[in-house]
Amino acid sequence: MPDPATETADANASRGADGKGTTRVAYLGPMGTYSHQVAVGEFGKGLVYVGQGTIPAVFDAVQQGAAEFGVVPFENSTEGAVNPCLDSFTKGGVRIVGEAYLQIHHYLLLTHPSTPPTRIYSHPQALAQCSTYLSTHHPGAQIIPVSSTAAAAKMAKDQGEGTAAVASIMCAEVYGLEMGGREVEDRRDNTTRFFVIAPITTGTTSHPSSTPLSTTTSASTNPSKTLILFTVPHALPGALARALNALASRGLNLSMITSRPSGVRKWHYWFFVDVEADENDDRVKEALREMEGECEVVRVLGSYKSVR
Ligand SMILES: O=C(O)C(=O)C[C@]1(C(=O)O)C=C[C@@H](O)C=C1
Repeated sequence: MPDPATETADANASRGADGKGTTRVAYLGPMGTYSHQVAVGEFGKGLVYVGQGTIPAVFDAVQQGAAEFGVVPFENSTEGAVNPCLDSFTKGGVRIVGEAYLQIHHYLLLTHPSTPPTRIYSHPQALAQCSTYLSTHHPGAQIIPVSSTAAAAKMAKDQGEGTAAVASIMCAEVYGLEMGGREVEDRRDNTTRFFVIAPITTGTTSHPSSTPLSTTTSASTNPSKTLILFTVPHALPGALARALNALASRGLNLSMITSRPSGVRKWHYWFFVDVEADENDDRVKEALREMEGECEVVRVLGSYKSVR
């Protein structure tokens, strides 16, 4: 049976009778997604977990006050950026207050163990993380991307014989599916990095995590990281180098850089950089002031304790 800590509610879950309300955590649903498991690992029991249909809907729930926190997948060690998450961050309205890592082991879950699947459902990131396994073991099956791994498990269960899902082991139990393949990810070290988000307006700087899922050390003693989002005028030679040099010249180390098309015009990008320092560090403040002179837009998405 599912753990009660994983109990879900819809996005309109009402506030508690004490006037303050029960803390609500939005995640990509339904029950049993990796996002759900990270949310429960981060926040524990006694909260209301509100499953959303898409990653942008998790951002909307947090921004519009339907949840106090959200948990979103940002990047995967095998497949890279989770683009709907990056795109949602560019729209603003939320702040990063924590990070978490989950080693992802996928399972091929079947409705009828003796019937080879002709249709295999999963989230596009999960399908990509298992692409070698799928093309080797099920070359003739139709591979169908859906909104989440748990939605795939539910679909397979509903559709019956000939269907399968790539999903977590938890989904086998929650949706009553049989094991067709264990740890079918292409890389054993397959890991997804998640962010905990909160509305900008709360001024929240940390989340009430008791035991971070991904580490045995206390997050509160770990160094901070800051995720910065910016665009540069690409027509000017060296604009990106100058923006990054504002950080490098102050001895600030970058642990990640990635980009997304901005949608403003062709070949114009948002850049995301993780800086190994807190936004209240004087060097970060000075670097941001210098970047404002070099960048079209520069925004801090949040500072959070590094748990890697
Ligand atoms: O569908 C899920 O279970 C999710 O939580 C989404 C998601 C993703 O978007 O990356 C999260 C972790 C895994 O990398 C695969 C899928």
